[in-house]
Amino acid sequence: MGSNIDIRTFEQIKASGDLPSPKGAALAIIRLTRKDDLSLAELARVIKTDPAFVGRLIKAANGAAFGSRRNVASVQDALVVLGLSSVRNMALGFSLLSSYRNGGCRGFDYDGFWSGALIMAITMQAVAQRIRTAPADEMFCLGLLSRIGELALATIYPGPYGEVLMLLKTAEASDLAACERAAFAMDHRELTAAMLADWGLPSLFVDTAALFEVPDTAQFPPDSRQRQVLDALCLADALRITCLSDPSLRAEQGAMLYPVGERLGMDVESVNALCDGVVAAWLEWGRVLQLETQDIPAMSSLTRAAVAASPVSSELKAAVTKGADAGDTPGVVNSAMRVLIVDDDAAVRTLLRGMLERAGHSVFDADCGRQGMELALEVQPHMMLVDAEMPDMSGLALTRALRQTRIGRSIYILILTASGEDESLIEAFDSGVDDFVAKPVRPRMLAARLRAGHRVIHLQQEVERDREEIRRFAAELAVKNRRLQEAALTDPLTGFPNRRYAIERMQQAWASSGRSGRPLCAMVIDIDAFKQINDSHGHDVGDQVLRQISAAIKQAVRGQDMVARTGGDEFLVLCPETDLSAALLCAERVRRAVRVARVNAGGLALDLSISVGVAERDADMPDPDALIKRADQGAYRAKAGGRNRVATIQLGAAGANGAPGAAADEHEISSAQVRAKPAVNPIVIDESA
Ligand SMILES: Nc1nc2c(ncn2[C@@H]2O[C@H](COP(=O)(O)OP(=O)(O)OP(=O)(O)O)[C@@H](O)[C@H]2O)c(=O)[nH]1
Repeated sequence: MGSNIDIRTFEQIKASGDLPSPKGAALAIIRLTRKDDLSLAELARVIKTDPAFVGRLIKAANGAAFGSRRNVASVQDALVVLGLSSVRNMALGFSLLSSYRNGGCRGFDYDGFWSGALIMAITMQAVAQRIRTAPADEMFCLGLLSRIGELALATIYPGPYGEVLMLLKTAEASDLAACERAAFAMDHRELTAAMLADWGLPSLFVDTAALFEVPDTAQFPPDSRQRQVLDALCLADALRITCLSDPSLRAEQGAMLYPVGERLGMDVESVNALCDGVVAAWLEWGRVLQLETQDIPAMSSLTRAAVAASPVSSELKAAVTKGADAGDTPGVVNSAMRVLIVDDDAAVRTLLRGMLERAGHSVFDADCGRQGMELALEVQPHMMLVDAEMPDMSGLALTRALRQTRIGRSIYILILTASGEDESLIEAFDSGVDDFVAKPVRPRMLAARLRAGHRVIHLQQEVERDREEIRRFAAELAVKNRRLQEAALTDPLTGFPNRRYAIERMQQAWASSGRSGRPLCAMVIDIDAFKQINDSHGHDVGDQVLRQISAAIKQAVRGQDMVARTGGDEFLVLCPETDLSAALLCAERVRRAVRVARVNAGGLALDLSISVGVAERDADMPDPDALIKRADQGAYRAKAGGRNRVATIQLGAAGANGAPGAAADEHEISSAQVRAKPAVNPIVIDESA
């Protein structure tokens, strides 16, 4: 099962380099997690090079949406909680999300794609917390990547894929996968599966991702893990469609959630509560990831009318309608309860059922203790009426067995007993029953006992809700703290790391290069004549210029280089594992990128330039400050030489470029010289770009 694309075709597509793939820090994280001798401290260090990923990782570890028990606030804790494979897959997912936010395929809604992927991710996480088929965080990643084949096709074939999407809009065709196969001899489902397999995700995920859009073709056994993950994906996809659809169609789409929820053992209330939780978390994640989201009304109010027409079981329908009549909040008992009767006497069952149904409760019944046990775990009643004497399993034995289970612990159990003896009642209470009703049952007495039970159940649920609130609040607080920490390390204008963060990173890189003996370079970049921009066109234009230039710099450096805004118009680039000649080449690339970029600000097209100083760590430098100072002196030198140039004050720049024995004490490097790798020391310079 899984991908049907033949390996050669996939390898060819992969070799073209067009497939979406992780970049920068994520790539380093993924590579590192493959190492046998990986240490968590090393991994944490790499993760910290990407502050945005740090925030997302911690948020995921906190499972913030569902008030999980975790309260994680550091990368190290997140690593311990999530484990390597989750972290690896998250690095993959979030890196793709950051790198493929837009692209060349007209008609492909990149933002909508990721927004939908996010709904699926959060739903998968929430379902996993209920059914525990696979770790919740891994399910989050599966949700995020479960339709990645669509993005891949839009990326590999931007023009033709745009045409396929147009065709679907014109209603000449309605089956996306069929159109894809006609145009590309493969569809997004196959490609998704091939990519997930290529990234090393488990076959459970690969196979289910290939089939969840066509679940009827899946041949997974009924209670298998595959079936559960497939159903979870179906639910996640149904919620994605519901949330992203036109508001006028939302109720109808939402009704499709319940049959899938039912397959996962969820009643209407549970589906509604889960979806509302997912929507709340989606809004929260959307803010973190700057993705478009929308406020969706509570699922219960949205779908009540539509569910009546949906293919759910009559019990589910009854539950929805009852909820509507009683003004139910999901998960909270008002007057109506789910009540399970367990009695071997059919006449008693009929009598009790009639009384309970007239009082508006949903009633289930079982004729023996074992069936009662199964049904209790399945329907999770609020209350049970259990006969004390039954042949296969007594009411007390059933109560004791139920109290051993998580579900059974919270059910309010009323024992029906013909014996009013103190001893037998004491034994019943010791077995875990909450109250008793004397047989033969007198309707008024039963009604009074039900009211008392209802009060207890209601209070229990209030406590549970408060506890849930507190958990949610704690998780939100942890995320907010994290965000504050992030804000303290980020420059608000450009979104780049600030000086404080740059210094921390520089110290780490310094220590790492000290241990490994690998080279380390720094660049100090200063925008030329920036003051004039402010003076001539105003501060707002100056700010726009800063943003555009910082983007051009980031674009021109490698993924593993860190760019920080360290002052007004000053940037620091840290280039790990890079020697001076490579750093000079890189600096020249940056200088040219800024020079050729037409900066549009305040309705003006501005030609701007930068001066760049480059330095490499050498044996004489006592600390990272010395390296920055040397790069700074290079920048000063570049300014003094006339601006719009790259300079270094270090010896052997030409030697570093491949000319052994060359020596000079100050160099300014032109693009021509860097390209030509001169055999003698370069001095000055043609500055035209
Ligand atoms: N718009 C804007 N301007 C800023 C910001 N921070 C600092 N500046 C301004 O940036 C300018 C920096 O100018 P300098 O680096 O001293 O000089 P310059 O004009 O760039 O000249 P050279 O560096 O010698 O080429 C100052 O006018 C600061 O007021 C900011 O956040 N936004």
